[in-house]
Amino acid sequence: MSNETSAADQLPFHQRKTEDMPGHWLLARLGKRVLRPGGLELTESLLDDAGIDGADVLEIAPGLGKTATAILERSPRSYVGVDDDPNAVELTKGAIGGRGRVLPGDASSTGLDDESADVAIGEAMLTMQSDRNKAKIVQEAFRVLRPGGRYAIHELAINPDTLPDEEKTEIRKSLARSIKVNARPLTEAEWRKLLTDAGFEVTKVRFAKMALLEPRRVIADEGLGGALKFVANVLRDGDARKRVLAMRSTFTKYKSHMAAIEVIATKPGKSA
Ligand SMILES: C[S@@+](CC[C@H](N)C(=O)[O-])C[C@H]1O[C@@H](n2cnc3c(N)ncnc32)[C@H](O)[C@@H]1O
Repeated sequence: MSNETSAADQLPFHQRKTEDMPGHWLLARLGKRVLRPGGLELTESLLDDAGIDGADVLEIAPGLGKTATAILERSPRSYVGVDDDPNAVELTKGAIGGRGRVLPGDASSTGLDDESADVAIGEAMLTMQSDRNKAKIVQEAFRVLRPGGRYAIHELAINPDTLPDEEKTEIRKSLARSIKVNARPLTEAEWRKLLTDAGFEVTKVRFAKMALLEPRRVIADEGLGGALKFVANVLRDGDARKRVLAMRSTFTKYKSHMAAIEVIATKPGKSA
């Protein structure tokens, strides 16, 4: 128990009250470690498609450092993570154990050199930004990548592209209310436009079910033991249970209009 308490104390936003805590950090406190809409499976295809072997890799917003370890298993030439939360920086440093660098910084101005990376990876972070910040972060990824470099994102999509604006707004507002983060998922066409406006060519798009809190996905992502621990923690804590059920019911209500999306966007030009 004391180990669990001290691990929870290292999480971002750990001092916030349960009712106000950003949904992903609340889930992390309860033991859910995979915090992306398409789960580990979409992360695996994202990393396969990005081409990590021998590459200089930038991970934008590594969070708990889970993807960082998966990246390192694929033999990159180098790894650097940039997260604006000091706790996330320390957690990722702990996860990678000296096999790369983790820097505090904003994704829209990383301080890294122009054309210093072959791959930039960002999961479950652009969705939570305003339109203006999304554009700035994508431009920063473009600047840092070498020609031929790949920007690989795993985010939340709304579908179909033709969904009326009022319905998109309703979904965004409902999500923001339940996860307590200003979530602004985009349609596939809007994700593509965001990337091509910055100069990228979209070279691959894949979808997966948005099933973050569905039992089968929780077991696939956390393992049976981790899933049971998560459920026990949810059952033990009434305030947290209320929040998790509210998030789950929002995801269920809009499930026919939400999906996890992977996009690989390539910076034009020949790789050296
Ligand atoms: C939901 S977590 C996702 C973490 C990780 N990518 C994953 O999929 O497990 C979002 C992460 O984005 C980071 N973040 C949000 N906005 C950021 C920004 N503008 N610059 C750098 N990091 C940011 C947060 O600190 C957090 O670690």
